[in-house]
Amino acid sequence: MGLGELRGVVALDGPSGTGKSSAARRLAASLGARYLDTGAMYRAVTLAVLRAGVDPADAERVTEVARTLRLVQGSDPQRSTTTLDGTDVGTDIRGPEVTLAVSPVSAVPQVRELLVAQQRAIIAAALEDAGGIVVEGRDIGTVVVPDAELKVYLTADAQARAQRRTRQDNASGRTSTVDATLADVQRRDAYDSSRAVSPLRPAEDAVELDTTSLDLAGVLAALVDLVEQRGLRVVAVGG
Ligand SMILES: Nc1ncnc2c1ncn2[C@@H]1O[C@H](COP(=O)(O)OP(=O)(O)OP(=O)(O)O)[C@@H](O)[C@H]1O
Ligand SMILES: Nc1ccn([C@H]2C[C@H](O)[C@@H](COP(=O)(O)O)O2)c(=O)n1
Repeated sequence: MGLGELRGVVALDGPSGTGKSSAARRLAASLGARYLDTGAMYRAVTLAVLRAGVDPADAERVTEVARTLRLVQGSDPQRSTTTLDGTDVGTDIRGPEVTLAVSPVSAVPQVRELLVAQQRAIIAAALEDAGGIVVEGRDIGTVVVPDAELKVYLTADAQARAQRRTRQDNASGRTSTVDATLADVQRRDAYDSSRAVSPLRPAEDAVELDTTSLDLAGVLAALVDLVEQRGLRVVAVGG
């Protein structure tokens, strides 16, 4: 028997490297739902800013870039795509230059306003088409979908997160050390948690899930349990 289908919105928030993307994509795929990676959208704006030669700290010019670009974020969990003006940028947005500059860009209120509106439109279309969507980011439960049917805030020790991210970087040909990655993870956590607009924090009604000692299968099982407890899983007759 399959796992059935998701009805409604699951919001997954948390710091970098806690496993949001991996868990969200798997949960969506296993429940026939859509998947939205909102971090990819902030990364895409950052890439456009860097390509335009704009200083990521110059909020006015960053906003101009964000207003003029054509960003399309897909919602297929099997193949999450990000395009800028029709060109796939899925690999470029994961590079170290973007990772370094994404925090100041994502702290610009006008950028957040534009992207949150686009995210809500994608979510509404997904609910219409598929009935359910798993959305991951930093402010999904607090700002983007405050009435999400299930909100989960993922956490994990900074050291474990840095080890995971270093393994991932090295496997994809980017040489990095755990110490350097730990410093980057901590820098981004501090920036994302302390910004004035939509800081990273758990929603009051979020369930916290510590993934430090769980493997990905364990995280997925815990999420499926929560979906089930909330009655968000619909099993087709005879399925
Ligand atoms: N529970 C886990 N056990 C082991 N490895 C994990 C676990 N969760 C995630 N990973 C690995 O850690 C790396 C980072 O995971 P992922 O990209 O899903 O995190 P994230 O929270 O989305 O990070 P970011 O916010 O920076 O995009 C990936 O290589 C992933 O395979
Ligand atoms: N909803 C979101 C999603 C992401 N961001 C910012 C903060 C992150 O440092 C950056 C990149 O996200 P990642 O790909 O690492 O998940 O984007 C945000 O502010 N709000």
